[in-house]
Amino acid sequence: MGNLNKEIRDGDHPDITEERLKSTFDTHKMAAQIYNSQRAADRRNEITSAVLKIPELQDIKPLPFLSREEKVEEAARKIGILSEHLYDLVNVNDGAELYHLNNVVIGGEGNPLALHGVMFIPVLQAQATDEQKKKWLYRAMKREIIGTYAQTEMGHGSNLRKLETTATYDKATEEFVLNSPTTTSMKWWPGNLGKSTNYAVVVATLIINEKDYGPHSFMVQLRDENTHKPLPNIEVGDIGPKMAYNATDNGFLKLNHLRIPRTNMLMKHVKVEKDGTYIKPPHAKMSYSAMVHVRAHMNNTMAYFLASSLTIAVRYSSIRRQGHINPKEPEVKVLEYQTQQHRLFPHIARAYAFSFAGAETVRLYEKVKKDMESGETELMADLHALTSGLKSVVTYLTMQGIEQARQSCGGHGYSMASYISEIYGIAIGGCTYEGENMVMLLQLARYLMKAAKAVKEGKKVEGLVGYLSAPDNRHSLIDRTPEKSYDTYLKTFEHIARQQIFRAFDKLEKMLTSGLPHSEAWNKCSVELTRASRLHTRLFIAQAFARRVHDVVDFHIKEALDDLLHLHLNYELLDVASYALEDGHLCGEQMNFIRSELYRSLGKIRPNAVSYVDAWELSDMELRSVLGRRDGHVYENLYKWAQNSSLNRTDVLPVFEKYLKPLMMSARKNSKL
Ligand SMILES: CCCCC/C=C\C/C=C\C/C=C\C=C\C(=O)SCCNC(=O)CCNC(=O)[C@H](O)C(C)(C)COP(=O)(O)OP(=O)(O)OC[C@H]1O[C@@H](n2cnc3c(N)ncnc32)[C@H](O)[C@@H]1OP(=O)(O)O
Ligand SMILES: Cc1cc2nc3c(=O)[nH]c(=O)nc-3n(C[C@H](O)[C@H](O)[C@H](O)COP(=O)(O)OP(=O)(O)OC[C@H]3O[C@@H](n4cnc5c(N)ncnc54)[C@H](O)[C@@H]3O)c2cc1C
Repeated sequence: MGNLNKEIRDGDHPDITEERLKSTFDTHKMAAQIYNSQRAADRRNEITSAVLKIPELQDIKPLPFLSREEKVEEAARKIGILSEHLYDLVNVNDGAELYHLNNVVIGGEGNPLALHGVMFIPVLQAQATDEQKKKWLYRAMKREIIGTYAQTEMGHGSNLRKLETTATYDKATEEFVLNSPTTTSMKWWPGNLGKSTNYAVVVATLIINEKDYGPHSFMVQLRDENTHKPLPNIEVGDIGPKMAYNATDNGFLKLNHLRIPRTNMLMKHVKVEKDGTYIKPPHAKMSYSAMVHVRAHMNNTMAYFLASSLTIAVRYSSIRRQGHINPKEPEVKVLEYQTQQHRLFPHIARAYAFSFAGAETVRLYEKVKKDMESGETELMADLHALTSGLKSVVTYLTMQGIEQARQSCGGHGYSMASYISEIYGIAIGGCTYEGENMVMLLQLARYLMKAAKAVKEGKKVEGLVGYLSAPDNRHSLIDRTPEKSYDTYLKTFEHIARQQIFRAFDKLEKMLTSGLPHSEAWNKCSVELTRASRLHTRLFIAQAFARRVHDVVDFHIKEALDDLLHLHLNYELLDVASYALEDGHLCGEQMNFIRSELYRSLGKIRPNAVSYVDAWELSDMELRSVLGRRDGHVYENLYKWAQNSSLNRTDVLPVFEKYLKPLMMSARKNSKL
């Protein structure tokens, strides 16, 4: 049968092997839960093994030692080699396999095809007519052309209706004239726009006969397909270094009265006829599909970033010994400290929770995508609400978790050798891209307020907001019933979300009744509204976690997930408990119970801690972390890693002769005077 933890190897650090031997579950079976099937988990490992056999696909040196230009070049070099091996390595129609291949070979810092795969192809799939697909999509899929999604401008990202780039229809020539009239109208941020791409779907405000029809998508060729030089009337370049994600050339784009054929507007759902007649889409926001696509998948990417940093931190904490719990015994692994466990374990539970919530979201997304193909749009609002809330909550909590992982590694966590700071920099971009978090929470709040209104009017609401119509207990039953089901916790989360949604609703209604215009009242209630959105979303995450545990058949996996869920529910509830204490739904005695359950959970998780992170099956190649090495041999490799520093090429740097020596000489001379 072998070891339950599949990462055990001879020669590993004994402290980490000791952890793995304690595993109560098969880590590869757990991977099947995380990646949604045993087959998907197997494929990940097969892909990793195949990549390890191709020497040209290995990092030329640790990425933190590369300059920005070298990072861009290195990612492009690997993309080139990958194209030769692509069909042998992965099923190119499987997004999860492609994503994994990218993570192993290139990592999260980006590559020239990042936006091509994440947004350019999806936007063409969703919004191009069959004829347009023949012209661009199939070439894009074969990588004959490389594209991006150019929407955000220097002056506007959140408020799409105020995009300044115009696409004015010229009936006489049957062309659109694309123009960036001001500095602020320049496209600013689109990934890979700077240097890599030769095409872009540009989002611009459509003008026909001087009437503004709002944002629409247009295919624009940016560069010559052979020379890669920008075409006439186009200024394009890189926006400069960022906090992280620096292998990607996020770019700017200025369009100077550029003429494109009418047929370059993506017209699957919306049309502009030759004579300028505008034909509306079945749903006004269908053109936002590429954003929804990314938002729907972001839970899983965030879960992955969070799990990566926790894998690093937990493995390191199992070999790092410092201080004593019992002064008579040797120094302990820092993982023994309750503070360290409290710092890390709840985030492990969140990574699992985000992955499970992510799987449900992707399922809904796939359904809505299919519906949209036939013009059916009924579930679009539900999906928009769900993805808006999740994108905001999950990115924010991921940011918190990664930072805790970094701090839990002490000084070495701050070194790029941990790689956590890079993961952090990449992940927190998610709080901003695909809709700034507050803006998206307020989108969900619109949906919640509509549901609250319906309930107040005596109507029954269903689906994601069904709990607003369901009966509520005045007092939480946590610790009040002999039965230990998670339902009592979930009902308490429901109560908290419901109370906050109605609190925000009542406040808004009061202001509206007092005569305040809707937009002003909305702004004055917006902090309460975002709180409602967060609580609703955190309820969904907890429910998704419970649903998954409920469905698991394997006894040991179920038991291990059950322990994580128990920790999750107690930790999350403590985090939001003030809402339930305010109205007496929870009392002090119940808070004590929840706290003691949380501490008990930490102890229960402790023996499996390394196995919970190992179950993500993140190879050394993809983690790129000295602290997170699978074998636990951190210290000697930290020393080796530092040898890569270019500052170590010579014993004495030129700055010594140039600046330090004169400084010290002059100081010595002065002290002799
Ligand atoms: C596949 C793997 C992915 C992994 C990713 C991993 C790594 C990625 C790495 C790097 C990043 C990559 C890419 C990043 C790309 C970008 O950032 S692209 C730019 C993204 N920009 C935004 O997200 C802008 C945010 N703003 C908006 O979306 C809109 O402006 C906003 C929705 C805020 C408002 O739109 P507007 O047209 O002004 O709406 P109204 O106020 O008129 O009406 C709102 C009503 O419309 C409904 N609605 C809005 N959007 C949708 C939608 N998508 N679907 C359905 N319905 C929608 C909304 O609910 C309102 O309805 P009610 O009136 O309340 O009924
Ligand atoms: C790493 C990265 C990659 C990106 N990639 C792309 C890409 O490929 N293509 C692309 O087109 N764009 C891309 N973007 C741009 C990104 O989508 C936008 O930056 C994002 O949508 C936020 O818009 P903004 O910059 O206008 O923020 P702003 O809206 O200016 O936000 C500033 C502040 O104003 C607040 N605010 C704004 N509006 C409201 C409101 N109505 N109510 C309350 N508060 C409000 C926000 O909450 C925030 O606190 C990328 C950005 C990053 C960081």
